[in-house]
Amino acid sequence: MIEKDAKRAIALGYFDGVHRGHQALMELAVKRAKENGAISSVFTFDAHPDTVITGQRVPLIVSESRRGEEIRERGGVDEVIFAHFNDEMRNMEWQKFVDDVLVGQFHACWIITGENNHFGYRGQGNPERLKAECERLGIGCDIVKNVSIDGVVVSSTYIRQQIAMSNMEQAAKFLGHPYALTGVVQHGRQVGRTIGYRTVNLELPPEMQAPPFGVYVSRVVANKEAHIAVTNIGVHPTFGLGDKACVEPHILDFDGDLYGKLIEVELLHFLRPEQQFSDTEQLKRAIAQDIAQTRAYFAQEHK
Ligand SMILES: Cc1cc2nc3c(=O)[nH]c(=O)nc-3n(C[C@H](O)[C@H](O)[C@H](O)COP(=O)(O)O)c2cc1C
Ligand SMILES: Nc1ncnc2c1ncn2[C@@H]1O[C@H](COP(=O)(O)OP(=O)(O)OP(=O)(O)O)[C@@H](O)[C@H]1O
Repeated sequence: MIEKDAKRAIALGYFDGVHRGHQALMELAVKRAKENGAISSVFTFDAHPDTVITGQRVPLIVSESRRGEEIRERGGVDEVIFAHFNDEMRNMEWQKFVDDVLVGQFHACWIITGENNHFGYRGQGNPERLKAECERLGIGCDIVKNVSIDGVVVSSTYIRQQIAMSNMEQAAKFLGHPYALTGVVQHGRQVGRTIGYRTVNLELPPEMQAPPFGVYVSRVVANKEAHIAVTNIGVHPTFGLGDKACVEPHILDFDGDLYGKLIEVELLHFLRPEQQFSDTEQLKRAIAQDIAQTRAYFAQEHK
């Protein structure tokens, strides 16, 4: 149980996807917390500020239901504070946010932010102002230099663009881990077994930045075990059964029952777009080829 008035080392930002820049900030938050006998925290919002401000939905790398867990697991922080991004928060002056919220309400003894972070009303809070305010308040402050890879600054925006172009390898390089979809296995329409390839069915959360419909070399993690899989994302037009997008991994050489289990589907490599085949025989041939390519991908990886 975390005490309400415990001291905190707080990392600031939205943290969608928990990429390599975010990881640097959180490592520092954990270190500062240890040095100061404090709790390591991430302060974020329940909705993406840009979605609220512009009215245009920012598609997420990690689904809303997984965000807290993802930040804690990947960042190793003790807690994630989800503040409600309402009008009061949106219109709050940056200094009031630091003084009243971070220090007053959450007892920040150290604040950690990236050099590109802006916060408070109209984004008027910036690292220089934060540094000066922390000095005035007598608390610690770290401004983390941008983490870049191959000359490109790591950001959630860049990673979303890579996912949208089905460039899964590049997304993984910047995230520091594969892009993954998580969900509870649902009952499908049982068509899979009639075509000879059983699939595990997951819904595609609507708020996600999903990759384009198509077939992906994958790894499925279920019951703490990783399995080789090949995943179709889309509406399976060959069967013309509506337009609700599904994530459907076929786990290779697997005959278990995963209904109702929480699984993670890592999408590692794009193979081909989803297609409307004129009959199921053609679809079966395409799937056999997808499976062969998947085996070749892993064989190459383990050489
Ligand atoms: C590797 C793989 C690739 C697939 N590719 C397509 C495709 O291109 N077009 C299509 O209509 N269905 C495709 N499917 C079929 C559907 O994703 C799904 O498996 C099928 O509709 C059975 O659905 P069910 O599990 O709900 O019964 C593919 C399935 C797999 C496993
Ligand atoms: N490449 C990076 N290196 C260091 N710090 C970073 C990097 N990217 C983001 N940060 C910092 O991590 C915190 C959380 O970042 P946030 O998720 O708000 O931004 P982002 O990843 O740049 O996303 P977006 O692309 O939507 O702006 C912020 O303090 C931000 O400055």
